[in-house]
Amino acid sequence: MKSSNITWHNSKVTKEDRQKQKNHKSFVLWFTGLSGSGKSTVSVELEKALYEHGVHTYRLDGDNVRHGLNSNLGFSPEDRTENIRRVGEVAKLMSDAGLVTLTAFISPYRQDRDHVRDIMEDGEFIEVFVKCSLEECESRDPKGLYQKARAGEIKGFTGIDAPYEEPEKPEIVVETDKQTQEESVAAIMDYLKDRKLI
Ligand SMILES: Nc1ncnc2c1ncn2[C@@H]1O[C@H](COP(=O)(O)OS(=O)(=O)O)[C@@H](OP(=O)(O)O)[C@H]1O
Ligand SMILES: Nc1ncnc2c1ncn2[C@@H]1O[C@H](COP(=O)(O)OP(=O)(O)O)[C@@H](O)[C@H]1O
Repeated sequence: MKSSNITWHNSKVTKEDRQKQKNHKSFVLWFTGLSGSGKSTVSVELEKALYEHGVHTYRLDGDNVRHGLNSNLGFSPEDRTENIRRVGEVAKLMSDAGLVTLTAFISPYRQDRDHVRDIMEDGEFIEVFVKCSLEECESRDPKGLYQKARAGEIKGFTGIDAPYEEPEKPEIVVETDKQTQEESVAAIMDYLKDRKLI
């Protein structure tokens, strides 16, 4: 419910102050892709590389956030949209706090991802498409969920009987069925260094 009876309070320490203190910009690396594509694997390794580079990070992962903040949400289209809306708002707060946030959610709907892009400041939303064929994701099946979905034990599983809308203009594409996880991490680090974001 929206209320007009609330007032915005500014802090005396600004986002720019926090960025200056940390010695780098803040932004969100938004990983999107099918289940099993490698969002968690690549974002975990990238966070380690960023940490070792002196960058202040935080990682939000679908499985983890769905245990806490979003434990009341399922996988209907409406719940997925709400999941991504909340994560987008949290990522925005983290950006305001001066952090580099890595998010790893399927985020299957283009409109939901674009909404997050819209609420962030220009250039602060970096979409990372973790591209991997459904066949490869299904053969990896790290959690056995594709098998369950094929057996009809899970309904509305992304890629099987629920949609995944590929990004049209992602800032970065990593192809995990063609490149190693080390190559994916190196490609993202290069992208960030080339643009002087880190
Ligand atoms: N129906 C259905 N469809 C897709 N995925 C399912 C489903 N049910 C459970 N899971 C497990 O939940 C993880 C995806 O959660 P997300 O929060 O990333 O999904 S979404 O962005 O809201 O679509 C996903 O994890 P990842 O494999 O890390 O992507 C699955 O482990
Ligand atoms: N090149 C690669 N890049 C990323 N993951 C890979 C690659 N090759 C194999 N894998 C494996 O694929 C699986 C991806 O699972 P995960 O990272 O949980 O994906 P997601 O978070 O997208 O569901 C892991 O078991 C990982 O070891």
